[in-house]
Amino acid sequence: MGPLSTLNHYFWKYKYLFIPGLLFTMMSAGFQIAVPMVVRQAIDSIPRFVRLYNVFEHGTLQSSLYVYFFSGMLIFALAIVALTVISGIFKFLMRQTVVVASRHIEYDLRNELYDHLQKLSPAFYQQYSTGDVITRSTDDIEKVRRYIGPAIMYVTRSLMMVLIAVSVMFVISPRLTLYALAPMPLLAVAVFFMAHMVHTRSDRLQQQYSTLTSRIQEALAGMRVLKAYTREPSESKALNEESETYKWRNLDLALVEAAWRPAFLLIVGMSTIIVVWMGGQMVMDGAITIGNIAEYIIYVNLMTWPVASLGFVITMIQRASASVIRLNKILDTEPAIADSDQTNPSISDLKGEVTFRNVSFQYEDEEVPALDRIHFELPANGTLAVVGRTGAGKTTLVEMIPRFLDPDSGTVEIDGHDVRSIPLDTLREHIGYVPQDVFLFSDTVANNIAFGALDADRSAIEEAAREADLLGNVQDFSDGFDTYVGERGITLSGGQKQRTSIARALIRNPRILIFDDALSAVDTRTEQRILKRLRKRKGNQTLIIVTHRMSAVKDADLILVMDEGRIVQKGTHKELIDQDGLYATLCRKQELAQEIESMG
Ligand SMILES: Nc1ncnc2c1ncn2[C@@H]1O[C@H](COP(=O)(O)OP(=O)(O)OP(=O)(O)O)[C@@H](O)[C@H]1O
Repeated sequence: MGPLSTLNHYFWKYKYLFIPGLLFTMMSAGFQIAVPMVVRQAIDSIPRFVRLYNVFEHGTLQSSLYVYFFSGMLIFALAIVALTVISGIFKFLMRQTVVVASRHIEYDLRNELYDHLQKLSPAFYQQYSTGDVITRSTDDIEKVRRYIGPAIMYVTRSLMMVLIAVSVMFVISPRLTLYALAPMPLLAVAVFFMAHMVHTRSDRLQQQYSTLTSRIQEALAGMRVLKAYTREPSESKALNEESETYKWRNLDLALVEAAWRPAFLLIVGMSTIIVVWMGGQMVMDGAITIGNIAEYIIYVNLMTWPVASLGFVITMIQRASASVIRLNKILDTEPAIADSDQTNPSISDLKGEVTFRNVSFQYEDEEVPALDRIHFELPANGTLAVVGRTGAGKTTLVEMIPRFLDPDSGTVEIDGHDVRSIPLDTLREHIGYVPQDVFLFSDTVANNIAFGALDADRSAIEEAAREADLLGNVQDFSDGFDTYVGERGITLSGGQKQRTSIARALIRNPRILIFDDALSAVDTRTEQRILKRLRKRKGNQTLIIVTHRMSAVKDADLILVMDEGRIVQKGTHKELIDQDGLYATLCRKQELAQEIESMG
């Protein structure tokens, strides 16, 4: 039970559902278990009636006796119906409380997990695959829910039924009870193993289902690459193999499921035979009545499902326990980047001066630092360009500003405050970050742009689109800003996607705007138009541009040239050209490439 005890606070939270729920469970079991007693009374009244009927043979009383007997039987029948209906009503109430509570807890747990996932740093997502996190948010939570709802319900009901039934049976005849219950341990053990077999097979099936769907999803997403490299036949073969495995796992599960019901009925049948066989002899000895035999048979049948369900419940609890351990592993992961004691809540406004003081950083499992003693100062409203070969550390550097990463040593400061002392929400609200990889949601163009500025009206969205040089494109779409993009919508070109992502950052009118190679998919002319508009914002915004295009950096107040995690040159365009170092080489190479291109 260890790990499951971490869920106890939820039981407390929903005690207003659980307490009546348990009460309803007991009431439902109690009323159901009363039915065999009425059946016994009814059956035992038959021989008594027959004897009486024969005593008054040929008498006038005989016909009124018949009516009396008939009404007696009717009362028994009505009592059985009433007990069953009342038990059914309590069963309904039991489900409406316990199962509803489990759904509330499932909802809370999923929200708690999702809130926590949003706080975790990128390093966490490197450790866990998306599929893994999705399985935990769905499958594991469902397993926990089953423990909270059905498992607890079954255990209470089963214990209640077994306790009452066995007590009543013992009062009638301890000997017959022992005989009737003899096959029960066999049933419990058999069901436990069966449940285990069913569950392991279902898990394997589930696993294969995830593999199969991921494979299909990836193939569909990469259909163009697949076709371009004529990989259709080999991909079909690979998919067939996964499908084949899925089919066999399904058949395997079907076999166990098909086998367990007859086995279950066989064991129940054994109990019934024993009761009739031994009970018959005891009736002849006068130890019990025929009604008792009927009563026993019903008890045995009523008890078999609770006993059988215990096997399932035990595996349900084991699985829930494993799921809770997995969920807690995520929930106990402290967000590496979060507000702390160091945070100064009074910082609420930022001007945008950015300073790096000897910042070094090394990714886990990497042998060389991605940033090595980075030091520079950028005044508020200044423009910084970061250039360098691929893998030089440019992205790592800019990711330090919104605190996607924290330095191993040194400090990143904004307006003289260590970024770790600025409340994380305040920090990020003042930054507009356009990442290298564009991500658009399956939503309208307008909603994609207004993603970080929910209160933005249509004119603000249009203005942001205009600044990102996207307005013309959007106006050409059939539904304009209401056009759906991504899945189920139109596919934007690489450049259009990038400009939507830029508009998303611009609409927030942030104090610090960061472009991480965010103009790579647009042509030089569009790039120049966007930069020209951005320059107009000069004096209102600190601009940081990471780029491979030297044409985009000429006007920057400060250019950092990076190589292997270090700043190898620092200055304005003119200063750096004069130094004839890596910057001048990169500029020359690019000019040459452009010349060759224009000649071609
Ligand atoms: N998440 C990560 N885990 C481990 N190593 C990483 C990670 N991200 C980047 N690196 C490594 O850190 C170094 C710097 O990477 P970074 O992405 O900052 O370079 P970059 O200059 O932005 O490159 P590019 O111009 O190609 O985008 C590279 O050697 C890269 O392989």
